[in-house]
Amino acid sequence: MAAVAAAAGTFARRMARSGVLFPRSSPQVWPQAARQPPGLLPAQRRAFSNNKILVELDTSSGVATMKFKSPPVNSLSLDFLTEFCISLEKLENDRACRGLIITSAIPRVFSSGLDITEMCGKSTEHYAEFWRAVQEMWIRLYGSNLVTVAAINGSSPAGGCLIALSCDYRIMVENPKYVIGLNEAQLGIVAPFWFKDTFVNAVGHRAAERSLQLGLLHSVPEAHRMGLVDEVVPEEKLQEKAVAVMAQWLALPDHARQLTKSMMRKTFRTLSSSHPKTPSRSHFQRTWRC
Ligand SMILES: CCCCC/C=C\C/C=C\C=C\CC(=O)SCCNC(=O)CCNC(=O)[C@H](O)C(C)(C)COP(=O)(O)OP(=O)(O)OC[C@H]1O[C@@H](n2cnc3c(N)ncnc32)[C@H](O)[C@@H]1OP(=O)(O)O
Repeated sequence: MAAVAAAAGTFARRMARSGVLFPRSSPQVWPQAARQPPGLLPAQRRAFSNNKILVELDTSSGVATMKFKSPPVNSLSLDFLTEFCISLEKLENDRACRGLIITSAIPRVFSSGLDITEMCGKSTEHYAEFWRAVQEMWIRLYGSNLVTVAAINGSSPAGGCLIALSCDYRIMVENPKYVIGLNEAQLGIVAPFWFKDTFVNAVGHRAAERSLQLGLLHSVPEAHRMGLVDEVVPEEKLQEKAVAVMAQWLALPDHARQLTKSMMRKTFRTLSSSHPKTPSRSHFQRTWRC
């Protein structure tokens, strides 16, 4: 328990060093239209970047694009998760931003999921901090007030699938090599209940039961049929489609859409108010034999 508390403090300090407010306990309501401060020339594009993620915000449309750029496979390391939360928080605090498209700058992979090297041979405190960061990523993205669209341009197993599932809409590139799903059972581990719930919310109970027990990674057409992704497009159409979907969602009044989203996703507050126990060190070691 002490380790969990210490990890919470460490993660909060990482976020605080970034200048981001932490944590935010209740959803914010943003203005309906992107606004520029009066008297300033509108800067159409703003960008910020770190060594894991690139973010570009088009202030005229209010749409930001977040590109994962952490070779080789955009695995979700502690550093990646921290940068993700910082970037998302910056966008949420930017009154010009209303929507976020998440995609990958790495060919053929959206995200390979949690970084396996973070779960081997580390201290209890590290596991606690890492797990806290995984939860924080999900809480912030699933509970975000922004319209979130996943533009999935590569394989997306496990934690990568969770990121996509946490968005409001998923568009995946049609490619016979790409797969998506929660394959934890194949790895000999159990997807936490909040992974499972997010999956069930997208595909329904029966499809989730089969897919999760077998740890299936689905082809793109299969993922589309079962509702795991909402739309499938050729690679060259992905961005255009993501922008079009975003425009459709942003056409609604923000407050009504945000409150509806918050109502639909209210279970996330259960986790946010009571972070569940971090998996024990022996659990990690047993699972990965390290
Ligand atoms: C967790 C401990 C027990 C506690 C239990 C409690 C609760 C549940 C907890 C956990 C929930 C976990 C969710 C997860 O996300 S676990 C991670 C699952 N991810 C995967 O299974 C994906 C594995 N990777 C792949 O399938 C392929 O790599 C991929 C399709 C993404 C890309 O294929 P490609 O052919 O392009 O590339 P590769 O040659 O396979 O890989 C290149 C390079 O990258 C390394 N790598 C791949 N995935 C990961 C990863 N997730 N973490 C770290 N590193 C990864 C791979 O080893 C290669 O490295 P190298 O050999 O070139 O050095």
